[in-house]
Amino acid sequence: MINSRPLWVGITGGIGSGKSTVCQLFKLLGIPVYSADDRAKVLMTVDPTLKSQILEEFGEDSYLRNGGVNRAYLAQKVFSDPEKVEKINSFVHPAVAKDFKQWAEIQSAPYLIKEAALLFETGAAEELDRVINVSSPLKIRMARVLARDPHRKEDQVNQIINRQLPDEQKNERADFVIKNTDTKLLIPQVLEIHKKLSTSE
Ligand SMILES: CC(C)(COP(=O)(O)OP(=O)(O)OC[C@H]1O[C@@H](n2cnc3c(N)ncnc32)[C@H](O)[C@@H]1O)[C@@H](O)C(=O)NCCC(=O)NCCS
Ligand SMILES: Nc1ncnc2c1ncn2[C@@H]1O[C@H](COP(=O)(O)OP(=O)(O)OP(=O)(O)O)[C@@H](O)[C@H]1O
Repeated sequence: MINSRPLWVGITGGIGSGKSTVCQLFKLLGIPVYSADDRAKVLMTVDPTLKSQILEEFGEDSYLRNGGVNRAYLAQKVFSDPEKVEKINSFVHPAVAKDFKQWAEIQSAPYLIKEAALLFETGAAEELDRVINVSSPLKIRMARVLARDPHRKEDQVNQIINRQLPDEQKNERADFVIKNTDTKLLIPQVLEIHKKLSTSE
């Protein structure tokens, strides 16, 4: 019997490694991409259980007047305290896992992509068929994040890095590694992996 279920492929990488940039390239190739970071923010505003958990734990300031997530407030609260990161993870990750599965079931493509900063850390990688790690030196990642996020200070980026598995460990556990440095082109690396994933059984 022909199995028509797409392969479930994860794309992970530390903060500022270039996951979203790499995912844009896969999208151009027609591959469906689920962004866990983006969906988490939507779910935090529309899922009533999740919303009440966040309000109870982190207070009214967690949401802006327009109903959106107060990202700067929550980032400052959460990333400075490992216990609080665990807490928000325990609320958000189950909701994202469920939402991803619902989304994945209605996709038709040779493979689909789940983009998430945390895949090995949360155990989500175990439910995926393949994982790609986007790997970039810490110095470059720090410079790119500080240029992209004017509201974030170096201290907070370091706190976030400390909550994530080191890049070397992710490279070891991944099926594919995309190197995103200043000297290596992304497009040929994406095309090579796309070819392999499009033909894998
Ligand atoms: C605290 C929040 C609101 C801050 O939002 P903000 O826009 O400032 O940051 P953003 O979400 O873009 O995250 C920036 C980067 O930080 C890293 N990061 C985010 N959450 C976590 C976490 N729980 N643990 C480690 N790193 C994280 C990722 O590399 C991410 O790409 C947000 O990060 C959040 O809700 N995090 C907890 C839920 C979570 O784990 N989301 C990620 C995917 S499910
Ligand atoms: N090869 C590159 N050359 C120049 N800039 C790049 C390159 N790759 C990524 N960037 C830039 O670096 C920043 C971080 O990249 P991106 O947002 O894709 O990373 P990310 O891994 O998704 O980050 P986060 O974990 O914070 O969500 C972005 O501003 C992006 O435009």
